[in-house]
Amino acid sequence: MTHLDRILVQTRIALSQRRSPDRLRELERMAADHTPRGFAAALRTAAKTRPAVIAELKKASPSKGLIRPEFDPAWLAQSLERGGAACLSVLTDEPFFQGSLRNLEIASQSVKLPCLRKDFIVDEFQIVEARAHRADAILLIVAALTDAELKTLRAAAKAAELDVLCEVHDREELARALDLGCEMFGVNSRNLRTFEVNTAEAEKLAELLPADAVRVAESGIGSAADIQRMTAAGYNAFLIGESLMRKDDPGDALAALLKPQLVAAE
Ligand SMILES: O=P(O)(O)OC[C@@H](O)[C@@H](O)c1c[nH]c2ccccc12
Repeated sequence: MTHLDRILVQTRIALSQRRSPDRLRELERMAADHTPRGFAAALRTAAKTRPAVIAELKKASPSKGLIRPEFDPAWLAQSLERGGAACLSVLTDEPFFQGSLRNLEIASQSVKLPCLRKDFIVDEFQIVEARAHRADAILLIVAALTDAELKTLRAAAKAAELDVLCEVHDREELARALDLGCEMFGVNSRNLRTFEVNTAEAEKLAELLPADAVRVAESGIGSAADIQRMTAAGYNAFLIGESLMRKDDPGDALAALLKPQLVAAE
């Protein structure tokens, strides 16, 4: 069994324990109170003047363990907004990443930035949950889903007015994602089956992404040089978690990361 398989088994068990017709009705009421802010649009706007960064609120991960013990989602979200993030990503998986839907809701209500629900989405119920807890976009991981599931979940996200970040790791997954006709592609340098990070492979994949799509480089980004390298490869957005979360003030760290690029753009 791969790491991803283990995570998906847990995801389905937890889902079966919390879903019910009553809960769904309650979530639908909550979802109606949130008007999604354009996630893809915010990235496109930011990318015109600077590297568009999706800053990730990540307390822990299965590969690294505890990353940020003192975790205050409102404070983190505001810090990252001040530091120049274009969007936020909030981990909501509990067993492996110590995230929560509550964290998503708090972060989203603390800032103007559009927020992504970062989780292993396998069911439409989780899309209703996402909007109910004030997400503006969801992640769909191609490695975790069949073509039929991808199609159904993408349609459900569209119906809920949430943008979709479609995540791939290799050529085969990208071919499947292209068939889906997504607006935003994320290439994860981390293989979710083994947790190994290979940014060289992600650099090569960039040229296969549609020119008019939002092209997000994911994982293992920690320096201005990393952003420059991925920009040269063809990415126009960057998903950054751990390297920011390990800093006392992640927003200051992000501002420092963006500074050389802003000067270069002048
Ligand atoms: O912390 P990093 O190396 O900056 O990576 C962030 C993000 O790419 C990573 O958290 C991630 C990418 N895809 C995922 C899918 C599920 C959980 C987590 C992820």
